[in-house]
Amino acid sequence: MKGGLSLYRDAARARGRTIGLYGGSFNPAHDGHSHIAKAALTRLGVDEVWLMVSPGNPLKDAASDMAPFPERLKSAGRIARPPRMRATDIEKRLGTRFTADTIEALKARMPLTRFVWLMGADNMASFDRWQRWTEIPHAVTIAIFDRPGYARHRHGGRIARRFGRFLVKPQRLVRARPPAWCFVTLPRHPASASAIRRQSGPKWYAEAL
Ligand SMILES: Nc1ncnc2c1ncn2[C@@H]1O[C@H](COP(=O)(O)OP(=O)(O)OP(=O)(O)O)[C@@H](O)[C@H]1O
Ligand SMILES: O=C(O)c1ccc[n+]([C@@H]2O[C@H](COP(=O)([O-])O)[C@@H](O)[C@H]2O)c1
Repeated sequence: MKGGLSLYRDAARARGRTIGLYGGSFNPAHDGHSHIAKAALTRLGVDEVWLMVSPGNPLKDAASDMAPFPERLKSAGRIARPPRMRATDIEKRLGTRFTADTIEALKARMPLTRFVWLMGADNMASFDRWQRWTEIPHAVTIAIFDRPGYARHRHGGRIARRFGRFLVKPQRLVRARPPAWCFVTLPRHPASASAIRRQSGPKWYAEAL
């Protein structure tokens, strides 16, 4: 089984807890990610946030400016604030790339853990292009965080239309059962990885601390 031993340790650690699963490319990680991870801890009340570095976003071109996985994992590690916020390569160890598969695999291996999927409002806009997207809200609760340029998606997008009746207040999400989702309104953070790459170039990691 892929990543057996470490997964066993992760499962023991997460047992009985609510984990905010914050999937991302982290190419690189930035203050906008910290802002969302902290809000998940304080506004939603999850026990931990896992900055889950994607082996490769299925919607982002593998041949483009995606930095190597170890550099992105290191970058996420630099913004993580343990013990309640940590960077993880668990998706790579599971051998999954599509979120629906990852969540299925995590739930199977960690049946005593609750997972809340965390994402920015930009991903709300493209969520209906994710593989098996309609199954994801039935598998985990979802928190969507406001992001500059995407506030209008609070009331739009296919996820909002299809799952509108399952919208709850952020403070109710961790106790809700799927399907349930919330939109977290918070001061919007302007950081974006593409802006950093535009400034530092695709080899941003060459200058990292
Ligand atoms: N400033 C931000 N405010 C809210 N959500 C954010 C912000 N930055 C990133 N996110 C969210 O964090 C997750 C991971 O994002 P990602 O690592 O792709 O960073 P990004 O800045 O969106 O990257 P890129 O600009 O390359 O698309 C996604 O769900 C994204 O919506
Ligand atoms: O499952 C999919 O089809 C899918 C499509 C696009 C993005 N995702 C996931 O969404 C998360 C955020 O991706 P990104 O690149 O916007 O940081 C990351 O965990 C990706 O694996 C998942």
